[in-house]
Amino acid sequence: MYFAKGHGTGNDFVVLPDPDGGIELTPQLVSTLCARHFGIGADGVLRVVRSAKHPDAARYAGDAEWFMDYHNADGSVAEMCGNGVRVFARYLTSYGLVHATRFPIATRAGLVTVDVAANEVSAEMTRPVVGGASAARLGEREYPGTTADVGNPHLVCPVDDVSTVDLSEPPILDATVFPESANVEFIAGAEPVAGADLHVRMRVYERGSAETLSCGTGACAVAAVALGTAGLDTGTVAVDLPGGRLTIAIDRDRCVLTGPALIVATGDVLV
Ligand SMILES: N[C@@H](CCC[C@H](N)C(=O)O)C(=O)O
Repeated sequence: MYFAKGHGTGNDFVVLPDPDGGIELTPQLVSTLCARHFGIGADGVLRVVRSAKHPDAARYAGDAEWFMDYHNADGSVAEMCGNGVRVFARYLTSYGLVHATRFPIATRAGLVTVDVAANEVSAEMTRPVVGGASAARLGEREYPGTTADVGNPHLVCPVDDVSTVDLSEPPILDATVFPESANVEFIAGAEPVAGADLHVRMRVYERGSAETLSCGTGACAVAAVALGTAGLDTGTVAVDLPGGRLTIAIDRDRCVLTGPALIVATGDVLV
């Protein structure tokens, strides 16, 4: 089976071109492909399938030719992946499946418009919906936070120093607030940088993938919560993750996520 491997700020994906939806992408196949030592290794799988050929996306077929069928490393399906959709766009343009530089992609969270440039890919999504208070427990410690919906669920927890948070085990969440679990971001303020209203550092424990080097939707959730905490309704936030920097611009209705997105290898996997 042909595959490509790509990443966006170190959030890495196996890309599986399957235009007509012929591959039986079971949770077991996904976790085998994503296994770090026994497979290719990745945080998730991006199946490249025509919207018209996938039941979750057929309603978008008139608007977007391609559907990002995203799966977490443990085989679970998620609504949206911000870094994933940027890598997906890079794959489509690099391999001649799309000739435009700005175009829509169908996702389980709706249509996302991407802008593909030489060094960066931007993904334009709807503005995150910031919710109420909740908390995450790690060992004996409880981390208060704020919920945010970016198509997928997030909890954003401010801390003094992100480097001291132990993410070796999954955070325990309130199942009444997050019946489908959530991605948990830990953030701390950072020194001002040019071109951004706010600058934060972030680490993330992703639902279905454990700690990752970056999470695009997580960075959008963080930007929306951080702007709200600063008393701003709109603005630009630079988010530094272990895998690099993402920049998020939030206006009245939109959230634009920008950062590097690369295809680094192609090959055949024998499964
Ligand atoms: N890494 C992604 C988010 C992937 C989905 C997430 N783990 C979930 O289950 O919601 C991103 O860049 O947004």
